[in-house]
Amino acid sequence: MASTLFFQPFVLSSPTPLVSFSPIRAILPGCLSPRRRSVSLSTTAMADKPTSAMGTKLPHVLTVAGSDSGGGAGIQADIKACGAMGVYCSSVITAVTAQNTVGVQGVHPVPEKFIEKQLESVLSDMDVDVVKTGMLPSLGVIKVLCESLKRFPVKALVVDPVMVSTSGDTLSAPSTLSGYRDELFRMADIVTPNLKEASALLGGMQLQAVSDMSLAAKSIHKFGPKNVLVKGGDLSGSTEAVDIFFDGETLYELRGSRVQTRNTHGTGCTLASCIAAELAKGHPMLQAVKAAKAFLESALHYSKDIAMGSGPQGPFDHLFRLKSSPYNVEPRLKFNPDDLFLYAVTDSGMNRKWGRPMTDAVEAAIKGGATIIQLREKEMKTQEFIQTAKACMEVCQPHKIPLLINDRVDVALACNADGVHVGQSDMQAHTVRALLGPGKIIGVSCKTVAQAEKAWMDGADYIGCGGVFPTNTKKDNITIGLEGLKEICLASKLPVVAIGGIGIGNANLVMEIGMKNLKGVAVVSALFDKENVEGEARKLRSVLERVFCSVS
Ligand SMILES: Cc1ncc(COP(=O)(O)OP(=O)(O)O)c(N)n1
Ligand SMILES: Cc1nc(C(=O)O)sc1CCOP(=O)(O)O
Ligand SMILES: [Mg+2]
Repeated sequence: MASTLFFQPFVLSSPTPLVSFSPIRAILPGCLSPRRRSVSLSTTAMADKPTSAMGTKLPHVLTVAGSDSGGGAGIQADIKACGAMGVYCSSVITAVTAQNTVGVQGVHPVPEKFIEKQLESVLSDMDVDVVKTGMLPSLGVIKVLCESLKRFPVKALVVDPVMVSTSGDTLSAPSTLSGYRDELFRMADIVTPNLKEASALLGGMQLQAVSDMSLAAKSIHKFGPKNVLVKGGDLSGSTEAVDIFFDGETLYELRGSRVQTRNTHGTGCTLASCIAAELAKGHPMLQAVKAAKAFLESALHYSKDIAMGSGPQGPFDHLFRLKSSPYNVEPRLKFNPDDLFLYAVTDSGMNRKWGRPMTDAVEAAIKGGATIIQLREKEMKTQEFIQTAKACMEVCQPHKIPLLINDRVDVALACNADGVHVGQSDMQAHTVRALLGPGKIIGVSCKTVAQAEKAWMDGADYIGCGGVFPTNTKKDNITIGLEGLKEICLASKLPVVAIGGIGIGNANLVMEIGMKNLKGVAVVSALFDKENVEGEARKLRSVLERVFCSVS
């Protein structure tokens, strides 16, 4: 139930004179610390460590927001979210609120002069990369913030236009609307309104469908921010969590699974803070938004059964990664694109023909130099598939070779495989991601640029691209040729593995198309329809290494 909150003045007992500060930083260009291109095929990810002459530089987000006594939202959520993303977080407190799982019982605004003083203290001294805003209770606070940002520019500004809490309580004066629209948004790299906030910003526009959200994103973009994310968490009747991202040119529908839980207090603050944290690390905007959504989805999954408080909305656990759970794996840590180099896809029919068990065939492929294994079984019954997959996991693990399961997410879960490969008629990658969590590898088969774009949006780790040449292994497969492969590699933001009719005789032609993100070849018959799997793998690997050394 909405309530009118009492705004109590915050008394400064002994005002100290402001020390005078001078601006010390110029705007830095958005930077991405590139991962070193590794020639080794190790599965361990290397973390870059930026250093300055003074020592190690920590990515740093400053949150300008209100305190939530319940600890689920506001400053408390922001600090926990940034910490979970591995980023330092300082804080300027704009108001102290009394709240819990029932709602907001009181708001105690901090005087504007003291907000200015906090801003000056942090921004003048502490190398802030990104400022993220939450509750800005008055127009005066917005003006103070804009002035401070002009004096102390930062790399990026993330504005979460918090106006009403999820319990329905007002957290900012109506006059802040004009402050957002006319002043703060112009300085923002991204603004992240939910449906109610987007509607308020647009004079009460009705937002009932994804198409309305797209219109709203475009209209809000006209107020001046570089990017807009309209969050559809409150969209009624939707089984998915759909957000609309607009960068001024392209509209993106970002879909995730809707986690059924009451523990959603602080989701908006957390999402904006995670975006800010990813930007502070140097990641590009859309990638930052996607990483933030993936983190939030995992945190909600992990926390869905937590019981705290008697009200309708509980907090969730930002620090789930510190605990033991399928969601606690650092996203992408397990996946190294170099593992796609020699990708062996099994076929038990071929193994039967040559009279060997699957585990022997997998072991031989690995000994010959395969860098990743996919179990592709179209006929096997579920129980036999799980048993085979468990046995193959035991073969792969000592060699640190990832094992993926083709098509069957249930089998992958049952044997705790390293990931899943899905095609265009299989389960969609964003659903697979929701089921497997962020730490597993997901590959998607793509024959078009549009499919490659969707795979990336859906949170896949790589794409399989083919058939490069005609194949007898997959019935009625469409051949895209080397030209088709090149076109998709050029468009794909994900690493690519080529597949279809590839073997010792033509693998060089594939790798020589010279695309940086083409990481290797996937083969079935070139290994498994042969008597000596290990010998064939060794020969194919040496062809690949020869091309790799000549192009890099
Ligand atoms: C690495 C890799 N790329 C493509 C495929 C094909 O997957 P899909 O289109 O789903 O077809 P099936 O393999 O399921 O018949 C793949 N398996 N692996
Ligand atoms: C499983 C599969 N997927 C393909 C695709 O084009 O997506 S081609 C293919 C079969 C690849 O087998 P071989 O190496 O024996 O040609
Ligand atoms: Mg498939």
